[in-house]
Amino acid sequence: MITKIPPMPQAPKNDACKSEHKSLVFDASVLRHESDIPTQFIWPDHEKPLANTRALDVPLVDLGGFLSGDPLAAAEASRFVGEACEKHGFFLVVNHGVDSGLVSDAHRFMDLFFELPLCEKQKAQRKVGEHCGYASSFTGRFSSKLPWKETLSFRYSAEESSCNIVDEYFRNTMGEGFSPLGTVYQDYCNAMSTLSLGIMELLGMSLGVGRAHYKEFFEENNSIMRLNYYPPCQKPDLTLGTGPHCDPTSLTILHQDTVGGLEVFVDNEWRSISPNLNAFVVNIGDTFMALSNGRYKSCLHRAVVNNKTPRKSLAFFLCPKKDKVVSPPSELVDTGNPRIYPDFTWPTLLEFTQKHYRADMNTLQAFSNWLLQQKTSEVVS
Ligand SMILES: C=C1C[C@]23C[C@@]1(O)CC[C@H]2[C@]1(C)CCC[C@@](C)(C(=O)O)[C@H]1[C@@H]3C(=O)O
Ligand SMILES: O=C(O)CCC(=O)C(=O)O
Ligand SMILES: [Fe+2]
Repeated sequence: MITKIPPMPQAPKNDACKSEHKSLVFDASVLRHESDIPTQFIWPDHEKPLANTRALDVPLVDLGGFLSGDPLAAAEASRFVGEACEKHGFFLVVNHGVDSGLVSDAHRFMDLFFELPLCEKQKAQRKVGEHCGYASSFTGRFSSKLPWKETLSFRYSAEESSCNIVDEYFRNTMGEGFSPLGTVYQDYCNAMSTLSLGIMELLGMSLGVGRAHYKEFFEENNSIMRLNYYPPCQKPDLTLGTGPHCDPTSLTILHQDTVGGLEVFVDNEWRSISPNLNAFVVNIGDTFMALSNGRYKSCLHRAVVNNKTPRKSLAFFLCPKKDKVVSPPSELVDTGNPRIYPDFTWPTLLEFTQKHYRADMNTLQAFSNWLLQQKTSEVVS
């Protein structure tokens, strides 16, 4: 945790917009022009981005046939998805059934939000220990390797009783004027939830546990939607937009704009994923890795920044309803394949990443060790 941060560039004077803690703020409107990068944003040499990262040629999974009910197309898509998840844990989908107008509205409204003055965005300020709200980098949360990004995260629920949760979030935190954003992001999350249930069917088929198993598990998901906004950085070779990590969540559906910046670690090398507006990038997260008893890999990835253009991405993090026990189906456990991770519920892992451990590439192992340690100390005392 940060105890004291050296002064950073200050926000421009604006009478309508007085900040209480000027010296601690990541104000993108100022920092995007700064060549003297505050040390907290400089990553160690072994993690710095590399020049000339090679693009990975990723085949696209066409979901059209599967979504229209063709069993042969479903079998083919599930085989393809299974191979990718055993190898590195990510793939791209096209013909996914999500309206392109909705995706472009979701990007357009991100510009509206992130181009607001800092004090306006801070109406949704994320508090330490919480996972939702607006964060301008993580200056109050971490003391080094700070990400060069702003984020707005909010909860989504597929339960009928919470069918307006996103809409209400925008109106309640930002005011009635933000209701068009609430409507678009509510619709976007509904579309992501539907798409992720389809992908859960393919994952269940590919693992031989049946089409319904994971779909039913996530039917009432309580997920997280995150808008990532990466301002330009004058020294992009020293910084990272998002550091190397595996998502602690179950499945991530990401849409990146045309700028580029997403990288995945495949065959011991960082490879860039070229933007494709028609595709969603899907990756397995730690919680699904546990649900598959380690068969499917939680994908290691990061995001780099550039010195010219702001970059945006929309990330939907599928998470189980809070009381669901994360445990692999019996078909995936036998003497040759013993349990790798203990049972847990998603809120415990979420709390671990918000209060005890900064999510990275080892989160699931660190969490497992921590859980087992907690259990041992319960028995001893
Ligand atoms: C549960 C979560 C923690 C993070 C957001 C998320 O909803 C899913 C991914 C996690 C994260 C993106 C992994 C990289 C590090 C992190 C701190 C970040 O850079 O944003 C992570 C998120 C977090 O806020 O802890
Ligand atoms: O912006 C990106 O491309 C990746 C973001 C990411 O990995 C995340 O938000 O977890
Ligand atoms: Fe991620």
